[in-house]
Amino acid sequence: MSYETAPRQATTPAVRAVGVEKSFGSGDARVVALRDVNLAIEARRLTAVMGPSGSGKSTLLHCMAGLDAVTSGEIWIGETLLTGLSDAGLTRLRRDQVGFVFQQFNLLPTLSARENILLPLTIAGRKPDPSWFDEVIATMELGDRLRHRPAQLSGGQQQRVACARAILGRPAVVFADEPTGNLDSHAGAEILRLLREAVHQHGQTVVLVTHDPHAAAYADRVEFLLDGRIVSELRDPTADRILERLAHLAGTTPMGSR
Ligand SMILES: Nc1ncnc2c1ncn2[C@@H]1O[C@H](COP(=O)(O)OP(=O)(O)OP(=O)(O)O)[C@@H](O)[C@H]1O
Repeated sequence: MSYETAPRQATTPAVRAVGVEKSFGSGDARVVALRDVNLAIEARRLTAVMGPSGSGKSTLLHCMAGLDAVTSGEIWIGETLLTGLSDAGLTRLRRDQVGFVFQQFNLLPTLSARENILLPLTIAGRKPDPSWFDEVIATMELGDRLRHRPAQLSGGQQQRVACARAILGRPAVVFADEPTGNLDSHAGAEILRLLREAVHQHGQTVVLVTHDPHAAAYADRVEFLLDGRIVSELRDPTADRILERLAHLAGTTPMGSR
């Protein structure tokens, strides 16, 4: 393998951002979305990323997942430097090691729910573990929707299909951008439980963007972004402590759930 490798540590973080800057556009239209972000995502942990709208959460997730290139700095997934990879190497790494739940789901409209869920494995030429497939489908309550196309599903069902697709292949790292945003609290809690199970029973690493302190309270650690910078973190959070920290960061206005 031609991947550049980092020195092996006792526990290599699952993902690392080192001095990451990301800007969009140029001249007067230039927007700096991430500024000198240094972050180590612990392996086999659930990490939540919070912050106000526009603070850079989705951009950070996209950069850490190799879906978007950083302007400067480095992203490592395990011991692989993303910025050192060819396009083909990056595609392979994303296919084999990364699952992503997009804010807008990104389901293929012509495929059934089942085909969408299986797509990453189909592309990789792999078969799903049948018992894990059954568990994921049952937890997502999608058993009677597998033949439907995305347009025939509710927003919440589409979101559950997107989550099932991201975790079915048991990638090392799952990035989830607001995976409970369109769900009622029962369905949201089911997804969070499944993500936590992926971490604690299957040794996966999950990075979750959310506006909801109750969702973030499922995490082992919460990172707070403000204006493109990591400004704070909480370990073993509770919803109350998260709300307090958000209120503190926002001055007097809590930026709780929307
Ligand atoms: N493709 C793009 N082109 C130009 N600017 C962009 C692009 N993507 C993001 N931005 C800008 O970068 C900043 C961070 O955006 P980002 O979507 O990462 O924020 P966010 O914290 O995820 O917001 P939200 O909670 O509303 O989803 C914003 O100012 C946004 O307008």
